[in-house]
Amino acid sequence: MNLSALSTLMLCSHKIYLITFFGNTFYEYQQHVIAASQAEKLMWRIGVPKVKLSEYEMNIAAHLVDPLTMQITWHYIAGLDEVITELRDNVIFPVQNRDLFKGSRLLQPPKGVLLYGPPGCGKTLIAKATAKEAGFLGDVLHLVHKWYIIGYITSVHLYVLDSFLRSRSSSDHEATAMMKAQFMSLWDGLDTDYNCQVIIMGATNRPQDLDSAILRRMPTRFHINQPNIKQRKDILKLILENENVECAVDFGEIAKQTDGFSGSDLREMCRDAALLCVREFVHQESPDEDFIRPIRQEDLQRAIEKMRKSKSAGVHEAFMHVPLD
Ligand SMILES: Nc1ncnc2c1ncn2[C@@H]1O[C@H](COP(=O)(O)OP(=O)(O)OP(=O)(O)O)[C@@H](O)[C@H]1O
Repeated sequence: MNLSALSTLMLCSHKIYLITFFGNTFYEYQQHVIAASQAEKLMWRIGVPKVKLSEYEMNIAAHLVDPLTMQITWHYIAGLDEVITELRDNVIFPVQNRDLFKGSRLLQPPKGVLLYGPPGCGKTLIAKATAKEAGFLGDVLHLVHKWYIIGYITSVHLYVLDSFLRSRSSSDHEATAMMKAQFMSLWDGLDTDYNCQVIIMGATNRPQDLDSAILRRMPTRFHINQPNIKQRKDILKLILENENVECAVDFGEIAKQTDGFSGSDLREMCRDAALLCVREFVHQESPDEDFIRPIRQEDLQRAIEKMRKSKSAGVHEAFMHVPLD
């Protein structure tokens, strides 16, 4: 067995032990081997085999997501129909029908799209579904802000974005300031032709921290806010769509009681309610039930209480929902 196979195997079965035992150097070596193999597979899939990538390009390529393997579609998203329609009309349609807009500079797809709003409300889902529908290759770089550089990529220079896209200040390191300037000029010069269409899609909880020059380059913006009562009802229905739920469950009532919950809170709350049924099944005194019972209204209500307690204990961050503009 060669070292790369060995290291992958150990990573699956004893990840934490391995890191402790061999220390950083071996761990870094492992990451390198995994990144190289992922990058190689992806380059094959997108039809650019046998390209020699630098170490840096390899790390980037290892994070690229092939749209064919992406699972997320619009069906995974509830309550955001208006945003989805706008995205389809303004971003995806022009990309997929470039012939229609050949003569017009005005009607080209935007080079930058910004999704902003509190955490757990669907920004990542939207970015992934956009990439999937448009057939884009997506790259996800994360930290405070997430950046999805999506494009039919043949060759693109990618920069690790994040902190250097925050507002510029006199305390910026000279190298950071230069990178910002270079990044923006590359962005302005991004060529869009039939083989290479690049759109930079950003997702952030803190739009107020972004450099104004970056904001200007992302004129197409979508505020993804906390869901309102109707949106919560739609999200609940979607989350519980394929679960065993009692017919008497009143989704409208649950939506009413979950004011302030994000989509991610709702998902966690529903999971908790489902787990209550499992626990009851596992711990039944005389094991005469053969099936896990359906989720009832009371289960959801207990899960809501639990989620409220964890939220008020500060487990969930409070975020500003300040519209940009
Ligand atoms: N509108 C929605 N419809 C369906 N599920 C949702 C929705 N919003 C959030 N969720 C659920 O919450 C999870 C987290 O959503 P997502 O990662 O898109 O949030 P986000 O806005 O990108 O958050 P963050 O800013 O923290 O990265 C999703 O995987 C999904 O389960």
